[in-house]
Amino acid sequence: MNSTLPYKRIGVAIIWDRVGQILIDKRKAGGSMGGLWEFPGGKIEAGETVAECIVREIREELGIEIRVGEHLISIDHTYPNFQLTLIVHHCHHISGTPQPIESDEIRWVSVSELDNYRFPAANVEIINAVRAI
Ligand SMILES: Nc1nc2c([nH]c(=O)n2[C@H]2C[C@H](O)[C@@H](COP(=O)(O)OP(=O)(O)OP(=O)(O)O)O2)c(=O)[nH]1
Ligand SMILES: [Mg+2]
Repeated sequence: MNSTLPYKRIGVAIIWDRVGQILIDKRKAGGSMGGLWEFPGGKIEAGETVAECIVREIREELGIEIRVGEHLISIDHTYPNFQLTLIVHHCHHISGTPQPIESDEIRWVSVSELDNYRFPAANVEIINAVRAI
């Protein structure tokens, strides 16, 4: 890790529906990594567990309830201006229709369709891990 760059820990959700599709969202145009697709999630706040963070972020970003399940993978990645750890959990949709509250668009996609979307560089290993399950 490069100690001169800002560092954040991000809780990330692979949200599965009943037919085996995953929820992805398109980051807002104009913002950082604008227009790229991601798995929903966000910064882990002080005093919060990863699971608490994921539940909170998914309520804030999508307005739905989920159950946080097994840990999938954690990725350390250095971008030009910051570094992060993405802590990724399988999650299960419980209730509510997802809304693009903090993104430009959301979609339910099958694992094989992930290839059709552009994700940030840190996501390569996450997508490989999802494909491998
Ligand atoms: N939620 C999520 N974030 C990701 C993924 N891949 C990836 O590089 N990231 C990065 C983008 C952001 O820098 C950070 C997520 O933090 P956040 O959701 O709290 O913050 P944000 O997008 O508002 O970003 P910022 O204001 O801190 O720049 O992790 C991913 O698949 N999902
Ligand atoms: Mg976020």
